[in-house]
Amino acid sequence: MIDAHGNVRCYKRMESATFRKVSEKFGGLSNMAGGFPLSVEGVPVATSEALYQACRFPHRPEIQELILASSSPMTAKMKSKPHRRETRPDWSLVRVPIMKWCLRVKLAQNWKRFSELLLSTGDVPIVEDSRTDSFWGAKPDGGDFLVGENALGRLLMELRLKLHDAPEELYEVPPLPIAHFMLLGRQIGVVGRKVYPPVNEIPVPQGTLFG
Ligand SMILES: Nc1nc(O)c(N)c(N[C@@H]2O[C@H](COP(=O)(O)O)[C@@H](O)[C@H]2O)n1
Repeated sequence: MIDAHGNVRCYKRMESATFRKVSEKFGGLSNMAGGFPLSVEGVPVATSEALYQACRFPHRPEIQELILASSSPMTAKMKSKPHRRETRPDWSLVRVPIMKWCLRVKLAQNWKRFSELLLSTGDVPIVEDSRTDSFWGAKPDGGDFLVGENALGRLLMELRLKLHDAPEELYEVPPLPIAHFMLLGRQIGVVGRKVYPPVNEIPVPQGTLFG
């Protein structure tokens, strides 16, 4: 099934790695999944959903702050809703590259967990199974198929391919070459992997029970 732009795809559910709920086997691929914390320009960001929604409002750091303070990814999406009219004007042009960047940040900063999950999908199509959204996901057709643009699934497949072919090129995430790529008033630069010191090298503050 093809729309005017040739973008609508049709996926056989049984032959795809699908996710709707975050509790499902591939649920971690959803932007709504917890357990993949991020840090951009020193700002902690709980989920890729919060990061994506915050990117709508580079000129409104106070809206970004509200989104980033949300207690859940769905709340982050809901917090952005009343402010949608203030979304950056070029959003329809930049939202896919921004989502791609968010997924790369999620991978770079949660390397083991996210790369293993992504590679565990093998080489079958990755599809966000959505009741409502046939742009980021694909909707059930009432039978064996999911139909939609599946933009999120396609970005995840692209990332999976890159992870196979040149993982080292994914360790760092360059900023997008777009105007006003900002978080809380700071220009977003290169985002690196999170590096945790070995446990026995974590400094113990003096004056604690163990000091
Ligand atoms: N409403 C809703 N519920 C879910 O459970 C979802 N997984 C999604 N999809 C995600 O919403 C994001 C797109 O938001 P915009 O509509 O562009 O503001 C994206 O992360 C989808 O994967 N939505």
